[in-house]
Amino acid sequence: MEVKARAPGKIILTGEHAVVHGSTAVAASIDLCTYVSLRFPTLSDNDDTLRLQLKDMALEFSWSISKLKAALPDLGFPFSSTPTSCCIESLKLLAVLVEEQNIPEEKIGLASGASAFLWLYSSILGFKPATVVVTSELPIGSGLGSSAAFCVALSAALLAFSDSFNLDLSHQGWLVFGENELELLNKWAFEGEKIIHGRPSGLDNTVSTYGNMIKFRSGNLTRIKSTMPLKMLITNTKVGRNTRALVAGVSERTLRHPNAMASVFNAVDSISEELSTIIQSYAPDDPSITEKEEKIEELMEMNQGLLQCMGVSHASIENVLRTTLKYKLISKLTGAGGGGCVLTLLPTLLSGTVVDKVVSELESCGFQCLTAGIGGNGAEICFGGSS
Ligand SMILES: Nc1ncnc2c1ncn2[C@@H]1O[C@H](COP(=O)(O)OP(=O)(O)O)[C@@H](O)[C@H]1O
Ligand SMILES: C[C@@](O)(CCOP(=O)(O)O)CC(=O)O
Ligand SMILES: [Mg+2]
Repeated sequence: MEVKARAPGKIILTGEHAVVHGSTAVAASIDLCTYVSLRFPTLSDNDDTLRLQLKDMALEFSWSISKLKAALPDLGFPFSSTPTSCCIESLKLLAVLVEEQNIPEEKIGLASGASAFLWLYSSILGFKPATVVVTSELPIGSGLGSSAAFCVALSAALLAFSDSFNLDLSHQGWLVFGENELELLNKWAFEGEKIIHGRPSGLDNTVSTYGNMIKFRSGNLTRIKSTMPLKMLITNTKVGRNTRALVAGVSERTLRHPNAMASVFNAVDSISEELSTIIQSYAPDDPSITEKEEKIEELMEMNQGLLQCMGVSHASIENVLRTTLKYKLISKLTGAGGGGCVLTLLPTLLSGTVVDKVVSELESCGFQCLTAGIGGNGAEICFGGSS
């Protein structure tokens, strides 16, 4: 029996970083996904190994089940309908198991993903031999939420085999989860994100789980229903960065300047609230679409200024902002910043020629442009591995 799960990446329209400190953020899923397939060996395979294959990275990790049992004596007792956090002691034990896999230095960022894998796997399914294969359409570590999509898709595949999920195994094609399943899945994925990010807000795993567009504040989500045709150009600066370090940097700045940063976070909160009001007030064929787009652009510009105040912009991001501004287009970083991806609003009346020109100028700077569909399904599952 094989199960395949997929979960989308995301863009944050407003509110990254501030959301970690209790402000509102608005985010939407994109139609680029991470896929996880899970297969158990048959008795005749006589295989006692847990394997994690990261296909795009050409990496395979494997642990014998007896080794996992010996190394993690306190883990492997599935499970709990209540997701649990990985304590510091277990984190250290997981890190040793990952270190033994000798990940090449240039791919060492994947170590936290491998630790999150071992934690989620052993907590949800215990110590059982299996092969887990991961592929992704998302650039890794670029602000499009690959870490959350990985944790959501992985948790979805694992939970499909747990007693807590009541799924129709005969369903053909991709299956959307029910509300109770989504809630549990989101909680487990958040535990994985904690291992990768240190102090995540929960925004990324929530939008990857539920899909579409959401408003998120202090762990609570509000689904945004909108027909507004939002088109964003996504530019990957290809400057590598690490969400954990950037989030920690903002927290340190907040400790140094608590009052000033509280005002910055407060301003971001108002920006996200206003953005969601504008998006939700759109009616089909709204004659005021241009006016609404101009307001969104202004809010994005203000949010970018506040992200600069938080210290998470980067020369490459500023370069994208300057380049798009030459074409009167407004941009802001998305995700943790420090490099990674930048969003540019493409107004509905903008001509295709201008888009082509701006893309070609950005690409001549060495950046990579993508246009992804915004808002679509969240996590889904497929039995039999045929899709
Ligand atoms: N497909 C994947 N396989 C294994 N680990 C992954 C995968 N996608 C993401 N990760 C983990 O998430 C990390 C990147 O997360 P992060 O720095 O938050 O950037 P982002 O979430 O914006 O892509 C990677 O270094 C790795 O540890
Ligand atoms: C910076 C932050 O707001 C988003 C991080 O997104 P990403 O990992 O860069 O895709 C952190 C968080 O909300 O947990
Ligand atoms: Mg991330």
